[in-house]
Amino acid sequence: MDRATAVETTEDDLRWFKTAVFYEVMVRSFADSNGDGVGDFAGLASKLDYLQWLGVDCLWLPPFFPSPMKDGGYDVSDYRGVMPELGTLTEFADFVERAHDRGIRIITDFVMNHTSDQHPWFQASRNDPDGPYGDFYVWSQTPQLYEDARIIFVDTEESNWTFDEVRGEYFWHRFYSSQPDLNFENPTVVDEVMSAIRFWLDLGIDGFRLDAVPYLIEEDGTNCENLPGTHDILKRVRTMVDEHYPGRILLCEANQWPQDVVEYFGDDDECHMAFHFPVMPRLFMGLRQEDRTSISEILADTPEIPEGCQWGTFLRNHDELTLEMVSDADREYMWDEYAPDPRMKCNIGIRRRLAPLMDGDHARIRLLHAMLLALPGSPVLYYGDEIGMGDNIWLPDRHGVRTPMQWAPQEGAGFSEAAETDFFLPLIQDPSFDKTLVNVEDQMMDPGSLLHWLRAMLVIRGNHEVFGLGTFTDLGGENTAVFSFLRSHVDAGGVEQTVLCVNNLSGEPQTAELDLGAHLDLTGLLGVRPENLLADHETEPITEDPYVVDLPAHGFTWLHLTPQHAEHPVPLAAPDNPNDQESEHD
Ligand SMILES: OC[C@H]1O[C@H](O[C@H]2O[C@H](CO)[C@@H](O)[C@H](O)[C@H]2O)[C@H](O)[C@@H](O)[C@@H]1O
Ligand SMILES: [Ca+2]
Repeated sequence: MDRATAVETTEDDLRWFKTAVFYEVMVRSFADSNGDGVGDFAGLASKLDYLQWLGVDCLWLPPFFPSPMKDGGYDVSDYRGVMPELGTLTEFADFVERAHDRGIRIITDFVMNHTSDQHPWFQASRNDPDGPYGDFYVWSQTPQLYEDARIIFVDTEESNWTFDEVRGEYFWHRFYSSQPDLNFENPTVVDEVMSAIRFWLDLGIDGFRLDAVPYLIEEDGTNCENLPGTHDILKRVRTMVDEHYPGRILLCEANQWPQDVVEYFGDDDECHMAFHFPVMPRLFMGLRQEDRTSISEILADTPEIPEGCQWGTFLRNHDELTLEMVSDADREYMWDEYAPDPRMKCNIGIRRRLAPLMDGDHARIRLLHAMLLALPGSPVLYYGDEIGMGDNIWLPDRHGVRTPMQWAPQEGAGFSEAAETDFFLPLIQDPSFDKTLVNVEDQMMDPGSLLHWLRAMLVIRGNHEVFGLGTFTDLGGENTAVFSFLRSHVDAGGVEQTVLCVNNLSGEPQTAELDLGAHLDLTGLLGVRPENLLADHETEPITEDPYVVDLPAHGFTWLHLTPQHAEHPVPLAAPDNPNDQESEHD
């Protein structure tokens, strides 16, 4: 197997991920090349031009490994293969090569915590307790162990222990009972996992999203999350990556509170990135409450992270909109507001896509994206959200947010030549979001579309490294319907670049009076008219008085405060002007 050529990573560029925009794409959901109704690597490769045009820097691929698919592929039965219906290893390597040719990096999921019960390791473990794999999983003669560990998949699981008739013992699983947890106390397990990680890095990928890492190690009397032994294992993985694969990254999926997640960065010797889970539901909450308080509070509670590390931020992904990191009262609020139909609930979350959550209102979808793109962290977009795709709450588990990408209005939606009835999941049928109304082809031709707007926003963000590298200062203010903040960064020329971001969470026009002087040295800024990055509108000059910004309902603006900054080749002129917030879909 040829390894793909890596995207050139210079010494200076080892921290590429800090200014990158990520895009999560499920291979089976994106494009089908051979007419069997299932998306595949050749199909995904054929859409790389589109992804390059959109302006994303790195794709995150959820599991595509051999799997009985009891959990969307997060039940891996072979760590070194490609699921046959998605392609071959050669096609995978070819895809990575073609992505790299376009400057697009690739990270894949690595499911560390558990395997499928169909994995040969588990089969050997249950059949031969004294054999070489006997100790690969967490076995017990009693389920009265680790009783303080919560159950995560509450809709289906009653216990984290399941009795195995073959071995006559219980095995431990934090997720479905078909996903036994690996025993990371066993050094051979750690070696095997490291070896599988190296297998993919040797094929040329740019890193991993490490799935469900808080649960690697168990200890009685604890909640079995975030234990020191878990961090030790991740540090070993990082040491290996730094030594042999510099420039490749580890993105940690730890659905935890910020003070616990920052431990996964270590001293920049553990994961390079970690998802910021708690801020996500608060963006939705703040929007519904028309009040920034919950967003401001969680960001204030977020510790600093090492200079070389970065948050991963997101609005939606392939899972339910998780509500694990909110209070009971806030969870009830979110369910009341965003899951009026009981079928919308899933485990401790809401299985809906972004556009339906926003009732198809593109103004609110744009506002959420504007905040996502301006807040600290590297944004991780979810396939289909760039066109406002819908969901299907009638499908089981979280399948309703994983339906085929809608490329075109015709039969098959441009996803596949197969009969629609043969698709791996049905296309969205909801008339408000079906392929005739929501598709890439039509939005490509409409300069005012959500797709063009998001693309233009990515260009603007990409031209201002302050969004990836800058400090964050919440401006507060009396009007809590307005969420305003500064991002500041001293550029390579020693000039401090500052962008003021102002967001109106309310459905009514709002005026913000911002006390810039309380947070910024105004010397040198007085009399400066900030550059509006999102529109050609002239702005008011900065004075010693509060800076006044008027915003329409759900409006937002990014104002570059720094005088005499370099010219930016940004497509501000209509029709790509992203501040043109007219919705073609409300
Ligand atoms: O592999 C098992 C699961 O791992 C990830 O789960 C994460 O999402 C869960 C919600 O679906 C969340 O509650 C949990 O804390 C996370 O670890 C993965 O993203 C899931 O798809 C997968 O089922
Ligand atoms: Ca196919």
